[in-house]
Amino acid sequence: MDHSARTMLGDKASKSHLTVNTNGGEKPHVWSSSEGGCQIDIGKQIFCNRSLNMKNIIAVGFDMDYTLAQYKPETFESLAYEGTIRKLVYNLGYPQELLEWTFDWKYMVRGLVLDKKRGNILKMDRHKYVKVAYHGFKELSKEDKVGTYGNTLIQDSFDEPDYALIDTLFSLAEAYLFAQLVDFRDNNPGKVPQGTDYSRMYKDVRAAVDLCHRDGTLKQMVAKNPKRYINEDTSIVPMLKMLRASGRSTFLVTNSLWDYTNIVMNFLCASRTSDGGITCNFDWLQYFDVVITGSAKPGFFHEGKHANIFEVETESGMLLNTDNGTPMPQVGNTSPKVLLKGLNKSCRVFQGGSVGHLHKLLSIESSSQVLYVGDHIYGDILRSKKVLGWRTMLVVPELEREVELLWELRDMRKQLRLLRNERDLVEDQIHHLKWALKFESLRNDEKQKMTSAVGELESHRDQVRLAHQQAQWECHQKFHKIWGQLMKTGYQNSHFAHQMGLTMA
Ligand SMILES: Nc1nc2c(ncn2[C@@H]2O[C@H](COP(=O)(O)O)[C@@H](O)[C@H]2O)c(=O)[nH]1
Ligand SMILES: [Mg+2]
Repeated sequence: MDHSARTMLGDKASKSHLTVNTNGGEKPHVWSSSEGGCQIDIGKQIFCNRSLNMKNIIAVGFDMDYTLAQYKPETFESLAYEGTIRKLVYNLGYPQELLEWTFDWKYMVRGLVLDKKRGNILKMDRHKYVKVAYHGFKELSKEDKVGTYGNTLIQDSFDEPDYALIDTLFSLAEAYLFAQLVDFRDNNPGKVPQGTDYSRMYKDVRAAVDLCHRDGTLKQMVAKNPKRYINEDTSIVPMLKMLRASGRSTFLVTNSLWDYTNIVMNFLCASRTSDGGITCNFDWLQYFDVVITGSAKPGFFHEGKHANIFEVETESGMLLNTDNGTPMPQVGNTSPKVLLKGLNKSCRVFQGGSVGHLHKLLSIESSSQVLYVGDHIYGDILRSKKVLGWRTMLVVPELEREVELLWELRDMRKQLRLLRNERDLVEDQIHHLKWALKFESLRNDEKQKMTSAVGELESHRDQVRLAHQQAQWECHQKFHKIWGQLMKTGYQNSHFAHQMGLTMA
């Protein structure tokens, strides 16, 4: 997991170990590098805000896309961007000049919110206070921002249908395209199809992106050359082997269908030939007990959901009916082979179904025995954790760089803390003096002295406040020139960090 789960699971999962002391208590976890010692880059170290006793976990499951398979945004998201533009032009009547547009894959980040009606892109803090707002690519003035999003009696929920949350890495291209179209419409009102307002443009972009995922635009290209679009990660197989060697079951639950899943997993798990080529086979299945494709998460996590589960015939991709996961003979075909074929395999592959089927297939008695690793707060984590009670792990690949930067900027951040403390101290002094002036019986000369001290302190406070704001913004810009730090918005946790926190509480 060169770019993702490694952040959560450790660089060389296979080399990790948990030391247990003689009286049964656990010593701190020690994760060592392959060279021995503890020379692990800061971005790859493990930080924990909630501990999990792995003793109770008997099955560990993974999502595939953007969890085990880390796509390269510069190629994969560009592919989505270009495919979407072609659909806008050729299917939905947008002007040909869109075909000349280019994509800055670093511009958009997760956690942003699109205001579909107004054509704005927002970054909010944990209290849903809008801290950064752009109209297309133009920053809103403070007055416009406060006028639109502040000072409302009833707080906006910033939810669908008027807003869209950019909560998966799959959405970066569509957010960028939305901003481009907003700018384009503002500057060329006559050029977009008649009656196309910002909301309509969002809807068109969404529909076009959706189609790219469904009609093979993206998947055919990835299948032709997975290396161009997916990061190779040689630590996945050792990690899966380690989990299986510990006696745990492993499973995959992905919304991708079997044909694509097989290509991606084969790329990630297959052994390389000496020229770097990949032998295409089904060997990767040996690392899993159950694979569920086309799972339709988050619906999959509804325990009571009645969903047909089909067994996938791996060679042909054919779907076979099952009786809740148990192989069924085809009518007219009494060959016992068909019946037993599925049962004899070490890994069984399915399409559809629901969590109840999975529990049965893995003989799970309590949902707290399952740990699931995914990248999508809503699709993978929220329901599986909150409703079902699975233990969950969220993969946030962006944290690798964020943690590195936090370390590199430690002096700057210390300076920030000092400035903030100074500001708080001065504000405190002002408050005390004002209190004394209002409620204490003072001589005139004392009053005068205090009043002028208040004036001096207030001007000092304003200077410190300005210096603090300036330093804070400079610090944020080191993370991202427009949106700042992923996990923070100003001094507060960002909306995204808050959502992440909810999935861990
Ligand atoms: N039809 C759509 N499919 C989408 C969209 N965004 C992503 N995807 C597909 O979902 C799965 C994710 O798989 P998982 O392993 O993370 O469960 C993958 O096949 C994507 O192509 C979309 O907007 N529309
Ligand atoms: Mg995923």
